[in-house]
Amino acid sequence: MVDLLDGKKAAQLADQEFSQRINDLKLMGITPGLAVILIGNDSASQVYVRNKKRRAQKVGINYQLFHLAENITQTAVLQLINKLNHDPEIDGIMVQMPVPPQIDAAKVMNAIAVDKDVDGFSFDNIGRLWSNNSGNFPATPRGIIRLLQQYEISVAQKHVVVVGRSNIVGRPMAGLLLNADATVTMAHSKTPNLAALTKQADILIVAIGQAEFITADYVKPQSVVIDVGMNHDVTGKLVGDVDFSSVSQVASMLTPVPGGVGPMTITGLLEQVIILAEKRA
Ligand SMILES: NC(=O)C1=CN([C@@H]2O[C@H](COP(=O)(O)OP(=O)(O)OC[C@H]3O[C@@H](n4cnc5c(N)ncnc54)[C@H](OP(=O)(O)O)[C@@H]3O)[C@@H](O)[C@H]2O)C=CC1
Ligand SMILES: Nc1nc(=O)c2c([nH]1)NC[C@@H]1CN(c3ccc(C(=O)N[C@@H](CCC(=O)O)C(=O)O)cc3)C=[N+]21
Repeated sequence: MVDLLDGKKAAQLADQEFSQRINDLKLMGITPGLAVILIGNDSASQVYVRNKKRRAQKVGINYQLFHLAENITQTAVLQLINKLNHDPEIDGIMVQMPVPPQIDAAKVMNAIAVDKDVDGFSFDNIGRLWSNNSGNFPATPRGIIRLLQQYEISVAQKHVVVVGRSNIVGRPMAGLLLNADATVTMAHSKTPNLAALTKQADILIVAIGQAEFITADYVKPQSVVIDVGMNHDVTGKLVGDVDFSSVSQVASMLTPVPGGVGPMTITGLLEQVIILAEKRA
C-alpha cells in the first residue's frame, strides 16, 4: 500500500509554526508584508492567488494584491514595482506567472529589489542558488523540500530524478537538491528513453504539465514520487502529471493532486516572506 505525502496536513503544521514566528515579530512592531502582482484574468492564477491570500492572512501576513488589467503596459508594471521596492512595509514582491505577451517576464522579475524578490526568480538569486549561497529561492521547490523533511525523507545519498527544466520548478528544484547532497539527474522533453532513467530514481519529482503522463512503468518499486503537475483531464477534473492509480501500486510514497505540492508551494512562499521580515528585526 502506498502512503500519501499529505501536503495539506504538512501545510497546516507549517502554518502553526508561522503564526508563532509572526506573533514574535509583531511584539517587535514588525508585520511581514507580501505584495502579489496579478496581471490579467488567467483562471488558474486567480485560484492560486486566492489560496495565497487566505493562507497569508491566516498566519498574520499583511497581504496586498495588485490586480492589473490584461492590457497594462510594461512601464506601468515597472513603476509599481519601483514603488513597492521603496515601501518599508513590504518584505516580498511577486509577479504571478504567466504574464501577458506585452510584458517581458525576465525584465519585470529583475526589476524587483533582490532582497524583496520573494520568488527568487531574479538572475541574482538564481546565481546564489547555484553557487550554494544564501538567497531567496522559489516557492515550489522550497515547499517540496519541506514536505520531504516533514516525512523524514532524506535526500542525501539518494538518486533524485527531476523531470521538467522550467525556471520556476525543475531547475531550482535540482539546485536545492544538489545543495542538500542529493545526486540529481534532470530530464526533459528531449531526454531519450525517459522511463529507463526515471526507473532508477529513489525519489522522482515530476513537473511537466502533461496530465497523468507518468505511469507505473516509469517508477522504481518502493520509491518516493512527487507530483507537481496541475492539469485538467478531459472531464475537467484537476489531475497531476502522475497517473495516481497505477503509480500507487508501485511507489512507497506519493503526493496526491490536489492536496500535495500545491499547498506546500504556498508554504514555501509564506516561509520566504517571514524569513525576509525576520531580517528587519
Ligand atoms: N503545484 C504547484 O505548486 C505548481 C504546479 N505547477 C504545474 O507543474 C507543471 C509544470 O509546470 P512548469 O514547470 O511551469 O512547466 P513548463 O511548461 O514551464 O515546463 C515543462 C517542462 O517539462 C518538460 N516536458 C514536457 N513534456 C515532457 C515529456 N513528455 N517528457 C519529459 N519532459 C517533458 C519540458 O521540456 P522542454 O524544456 O524540453 O520543453 C519542460 O522542461 C504544470 O502542470 C504546472 O501547472 C507549476 C508550478 C507550481
Ligand atoms: N510568480 C509565481 N510564483 C509561483 O509560485 C507560481 C506562479 N507564479 N504561477 C503559477 C504557479 C502555480 N502555483 C500554485 C499555487 C498554489 C496551488 C494550490 O493552492 N493548489 C491546491 C488547490 C488547487 C485547485 O483547487 O485548483 C492543491 O493542489 O491542493 C497550486 C499552484 C504557484 N505558482
